[in-house]
Formats: sequence, C-alpha cells, structure tokens
Amino acid sequence: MITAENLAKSFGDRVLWQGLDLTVEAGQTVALVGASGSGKTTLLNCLGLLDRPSGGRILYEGADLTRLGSGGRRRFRRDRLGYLFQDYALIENATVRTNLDVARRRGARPGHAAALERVGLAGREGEVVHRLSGGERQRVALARLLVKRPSLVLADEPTGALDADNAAMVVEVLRQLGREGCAVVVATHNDGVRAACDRAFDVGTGREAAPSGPASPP
Ligand SMILES: Nc1ncnc2c1ncn2[C@@H]1O[C@H](COP(=O)(O)OP(=O)(O)OP(=O)(O)O)[C@@H](O)[C@H]1O
Repeated sequence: MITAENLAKSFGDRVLWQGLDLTVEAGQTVALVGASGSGKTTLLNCLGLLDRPSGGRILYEGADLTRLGSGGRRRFRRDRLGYLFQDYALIENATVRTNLDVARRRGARPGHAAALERVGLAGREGEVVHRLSGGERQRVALARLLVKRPSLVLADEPTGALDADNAAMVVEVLRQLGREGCAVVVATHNDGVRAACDRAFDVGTGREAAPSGPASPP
C-alpha cells in the first residue's frame, strides 16, 4: 500500500536517516519506535506529505507521492489520509458535529451517530470542542477517522496525554481500522501501544524491531 524506498532526511548537516525502507500493507498496524529525536514524527510528516524527504521515494499504490504537485498532495491528504495527533488537531471553537463534517467525503453518508457511539460520545454532537476534556477530544478525533474512513492513518503519540481507559479506546479503534483494511502507522514510546500493533519498526536503526516485552495496558 505505502512504501518508503531508500528514504533520506537531513536538516542542514544533521542526517536523521538515509536508506530507510519501509512498506506498510493495507490492513497492517505498524508502530514506529526509536529514541527521542530519531525522526518518528518527521517520517510521519513525510508519509503524510507535510514534509519532503531529502532523498528517496514514497510509493502509494504504485504512484510516487514525492512527485505530486500541490493539487495532488492536497487530494491525497483529503481523500486517503487520516491524521491523529497528540494535540487532537480539532477546530476548537466549533461543535463536535462541525468537526466530524469536515471529515465527511462529498456525497457520503455522515455516520456521525454511529462513530460517536463507537467512541463513547453518543449524543454529544452539539457540544463545543474546547469545553471537552482531553480524552474526549481525542475520542472526537477518533470519531472523525471513523467518519472519514481513510485508507492510511498516521498517528503521532496518540495516547501520550491520555489516561489508561482513553488510551485503550484509541488503540482499539486503530486496530479496528486496521482490521477493516486501513494501513495504520503509529509513532509511540508506549510499550502497550507497540505490543498492540502487528509490527514495530525502529526509525533509529531503520529495521524491524521486536514487539515489546510486556503486553501491559497502554
Ligand atoms: N523543521 C525542522 N528543522 C530542523 N530540525 C528539525 C525540524 N524538525 C525536526 N527537526 C529535528 O529532527 C529531529 C527528529 O525530530 P522528530 O520530532 O521527528 O523526532 P521523534 O523521533 O519524533 O522524537 P520524539 O520521540 O521526541 O517525539 C530532532 O532532533 C528535531 O529537532
């Protein structure tokens, strides 16, 4: 589904990685692990076309994303991609409903109620996001993914600020999206999140990593 091929990234003289090869198939969940500063967020940003690699290619269903112009990049992000950030990336002054509407594909059925029910926020469409707790905001962001049904989800420390119950909800929904055929890439320092993924990839070494030891709750 998505392949980073011989990918390199430098900031000035600082080489983050080079010769990085990673393929994530549809239906797979992959944890990006590695020391702080190894470039997990930067790799997510390259895969999500928010940043450009210094070298190499990113192939999505055979097409080279690094060669897309601005319109193609925008369409890829709009039609294929779902992002989940630690800081939720919601429209804070808008209602839950408006935030979910943003994700809706043209002509598609909304499915708001089912998505909100899935994340334990049934009936909360009319509430303004900035009044919600952190865990509730992340669950709105999850509901937005469920409404959008992207084929590729990129998640950056999505459980970092959450308590155990909310973190478990995030992991469960990401795994559900994987089972439904989405490719899911999660940058994480959390052993529980890593263990819940099908594979782990160490951005620091550029190699597959063993699933973490204890399958403790995230
Ligand atoms: N725009 C930028 N300009 C210069 N350096 C940058 C830029 N973005 C990131 N970096 C540097 O690249 C390195 C990797 O950053 P990145 O956030 O990708 O690491 P990370 O593995 O996600 O770290 P963490 O686990 O701490 O979140 C860091 O040293 C960071 O300072």
